[in-house]
Amino acid sequence: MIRLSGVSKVFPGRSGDVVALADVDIEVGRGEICGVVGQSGAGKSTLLRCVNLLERPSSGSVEIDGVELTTLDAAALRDARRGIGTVFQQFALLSSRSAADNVALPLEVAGVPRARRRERVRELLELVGLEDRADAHPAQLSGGQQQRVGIARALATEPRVLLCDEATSALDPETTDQILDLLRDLNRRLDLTVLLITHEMHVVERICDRGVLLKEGRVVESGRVADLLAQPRSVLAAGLGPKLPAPDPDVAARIEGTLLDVRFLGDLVGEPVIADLVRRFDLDVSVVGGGVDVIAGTRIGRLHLQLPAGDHAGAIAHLRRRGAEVEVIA
Ligand SMILES: Nc1ncnc2c1ncn2[C@@H]1O[C@H](COP(=O)(O)OP(=O)(O)OP(=O)(O)O)[C@@H](O)[C@H]1O
Repeated sequence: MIRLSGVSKVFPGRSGDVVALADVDIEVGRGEICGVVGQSGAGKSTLLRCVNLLERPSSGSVEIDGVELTTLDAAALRDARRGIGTVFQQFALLSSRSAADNVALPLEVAGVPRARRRERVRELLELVGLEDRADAHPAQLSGGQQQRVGIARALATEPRVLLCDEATSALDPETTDQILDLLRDLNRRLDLTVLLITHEMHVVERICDRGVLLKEGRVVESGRVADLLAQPRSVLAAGLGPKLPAPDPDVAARIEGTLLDVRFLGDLVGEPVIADLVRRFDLDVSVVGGGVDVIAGTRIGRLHLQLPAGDHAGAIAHLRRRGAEVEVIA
């Protein structure tokens, strides 16, 4: 479990103080994956560094599995940090060491005897699907394989908590999904509590139980992803779900009627909402784009609908009454 309460971080600067974090409260339950999203400069990296106290908060408390880190002495903090693994964006592997020796590094630091180390490294490489590349050096591994080594190394000291710093930003989309699925799998198998920072909503969509939106150092939205999806005005939820290409400008210019962006959630996805609209309002409705995703167990449907010229306030109100979110885009 990770609990940040009232965490603030102020960096003194030449032209005044920089408030990187302001009164941040975040709670991630045991075995949950929480994604913190925010634009560049929002305070994500500072937040992650405050969780393992690489950065000491200016105020507030940081609790990991019931232990308040800010009050620990240096030796106790070293011990506590062994219970927190970190996965980095650029993998941070030692190029002179093999995959196995990179994974062994935290065990060497912790004074684990050689024979036990060897056994543990073999288990860890197997856990991330790299048992056959133990002797390869980082330069001989793909980005995805290097990140697997990074994850195995982060898990070497059997942490209960895993921090991921933009762990997939350096990877292509397919490899990103493989690494995200691995993180999800490890989270379930090892009952790991995961806090990750990212600027990609896709990461939240694919693996997160919770989402936090950080803006200028403040939490502006947070909650279970399933709950956020049900909130019509959630900024986080608006970025989740099927991505539709913007309608072709030539097509949009020819349309004399109205173009709608319609989102449906849950059971509504399977209902004949559009057929009902057509019958009730005697409309010629064309579907110009559409898709369905499942996020945090919730089905999300999205359609771009073209309606003929005319006043469609009644039809739009009807869709909204049925629970759809409707935006007029042209
Ligand atoms: N060591 C530091 N000294 C002074 N200011 C800092 C320091 N570290 C971060 N900041 C400032 O704190 C704010 C938050 O930075 P941070 O790196 O946490 O944001 P971020 O969301 O991780 O951004 P990015 O996605 O670009 O990495 C920024 O205004 C940044 O300039």
